[in-house]
Amino acid sequence: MTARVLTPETLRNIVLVSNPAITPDGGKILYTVARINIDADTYESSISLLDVATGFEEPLQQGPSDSCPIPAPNGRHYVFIRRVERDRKQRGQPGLELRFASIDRPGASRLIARVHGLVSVSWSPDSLRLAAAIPVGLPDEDVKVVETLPVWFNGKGFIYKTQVKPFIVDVYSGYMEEIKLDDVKWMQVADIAWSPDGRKIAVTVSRVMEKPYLRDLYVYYLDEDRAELVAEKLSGFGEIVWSPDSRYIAYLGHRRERGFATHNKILVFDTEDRGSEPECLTCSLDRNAVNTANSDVRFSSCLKKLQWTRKGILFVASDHGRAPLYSVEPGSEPTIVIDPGEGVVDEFSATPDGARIAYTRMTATEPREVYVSDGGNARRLTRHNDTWLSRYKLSKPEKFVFKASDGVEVEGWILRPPEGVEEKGWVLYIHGGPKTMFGYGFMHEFHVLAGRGYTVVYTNPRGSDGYSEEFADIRCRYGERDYQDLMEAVEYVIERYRLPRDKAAVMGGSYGGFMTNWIIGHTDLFKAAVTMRSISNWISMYGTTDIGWYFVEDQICCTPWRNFEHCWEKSPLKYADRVKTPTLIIHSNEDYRCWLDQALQLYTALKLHGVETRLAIFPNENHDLSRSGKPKHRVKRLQLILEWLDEHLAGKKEEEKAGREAGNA
Ligand SMILES: CSCC[C@H](NC=O)C(=O)N[C@@H](CO)C(=O)O
Repeated sequence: MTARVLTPETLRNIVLVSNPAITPDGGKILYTVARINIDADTYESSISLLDVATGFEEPLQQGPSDSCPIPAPNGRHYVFIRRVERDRKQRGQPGLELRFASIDRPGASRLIARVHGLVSVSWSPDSLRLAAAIPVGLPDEDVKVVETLPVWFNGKGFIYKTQVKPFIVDVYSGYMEEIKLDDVKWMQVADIAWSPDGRKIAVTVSRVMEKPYLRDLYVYYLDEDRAELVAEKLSGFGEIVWSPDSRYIAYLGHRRERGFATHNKILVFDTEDRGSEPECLTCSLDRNAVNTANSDVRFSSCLKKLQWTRKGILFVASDHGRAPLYSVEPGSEPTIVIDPGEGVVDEFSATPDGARIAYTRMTATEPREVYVSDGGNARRLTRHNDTWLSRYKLSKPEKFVFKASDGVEVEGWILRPPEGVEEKGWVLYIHGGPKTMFGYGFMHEFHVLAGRGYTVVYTNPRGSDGYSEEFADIRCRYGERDYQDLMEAVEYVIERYRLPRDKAAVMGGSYGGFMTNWIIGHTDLFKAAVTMRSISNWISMYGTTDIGWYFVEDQICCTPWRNFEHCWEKSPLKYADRVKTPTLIIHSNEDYRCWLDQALQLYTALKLHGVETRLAIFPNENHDLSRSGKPKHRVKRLQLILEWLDEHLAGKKEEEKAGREAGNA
């Protein structure tokens, strides 16, 4: 009997739990429950209310597109987002509704604003108003007449007329007023936070169109209707939280000490001592103070990545494939407050006194569930995925560590096919970023590959997150130490796990797609490759994508006018005439992070050089196809990958050919 294993279609079983928002008294948790409906080709999401003491749960909003509950400080009300379908005639009308509701009245809600998007919201301490960062401005309906940068943005489309502005929204009347920041003509607000004393609103904002990675920190004083600049030219995530005494602001980001390879840190600014240097609370940790574990089973969340409770500032950091929750206070060192074991704390929220924390945790074999922790005592509260998981065979990855040729330790994992599944070969899977990590995030795709008989090997080569800043820094040197680490990992696993040298494939997405393209131009070891949302040419990447012009300059250290030769040296396309590996190219036609031209150039080059190649273009999808694409497209993508591996590693094509020939004879 064949084992019940994960397949492309088992995406439908996964319950996507997100946004665990705890009420200020710690008694209840509001969270989003989403399901993947493959037949209707949609994600259906609703909001649930969990009683922490009893574990009882009741629906608050039935959906089908409700998410992101954010409780008010009074503990009675909350706001949430409802996505509304718009038909062709309604094009241009806002697709999101910001709604206001009472926790004790399931179902009832009041519309307070129709918006095209919502970047951040923060309650006023009296629970009467919200500070909100809202995108405004739409592209032209027909001909696009553009004068700004970027033209488009992945997942958002044409944004050349869109700015993200700060507003105050009255939750009872829906009255909205823009907060005026001095001298800011063009702005993209990254985050907004209302101070606990109610008198100030902090805003982080990009205001240089050509350098949108520069963020300035403003404080707006409500009584005086005046904004003051606190800090300039910061980078990174840009999230902000106030100290409980409303004097300090903790900023999540950095000052580009290592360009975009720099870890996000917690920098604390004193709003009463302007010009003073911020205190860095996580520099000694030398870890990125955000969770960058890869997973393909997440659903959108509106929770902040930082929270300043009376016990300290809470944040998650990436560490060796895990993501523990830490706490830190000015003048002290970070300590772990929730150790997820072989797992990741994905999102969290805490009571203002810091006594109780709600969070989601996932592991490599369990999608997210909601947990609660009271001073070190952690309990799991939901079991949405238990029943279906118990009916399938999932193998557990084994971790390995090897010493690279320069003596540095590199980590990886190997996921074998579940017991009873015939082994057909193996795959080296490379993550994107490069500053993200593999580890203990749930990857449905990996279990699907293993379920089909392919062992999955995944590692964190140089450039990855979860280690020191130096480890993550491969600027100007793409395709060098990172490539060596990967190829040394390959030799290591072939020897240690006796993996067949002649049955290996390589695959990856984004930076992982770049590296896949690079690898097939530098070795013929692999029998097949699958390159997804990939980068093949840094020169065209520079000017066609949402972040291209500054990402390429920072990471590859060239522009089309400076070090042009280096841009080409580092482009996999340069080596396309050497490729022999049969390659499947998967790309989305609205991938504005790595535009479709990257796939087309590679495809044309491989075709013209006689390489067996297949190009799959997914319509109306973006860079996040494998993580949040339309369910039917996600299934199709996985099927295409399995077919390609079956043809090239498991000899399916030869078998079919032989069968046809036998039939003809
Ligand atoms: C100019 S795109 C560079 C690659 C891209 N980096 C940032 O967006 C990337 O690798 N993205 C990763 C991580 O989000 C991916 O998996 O898509």
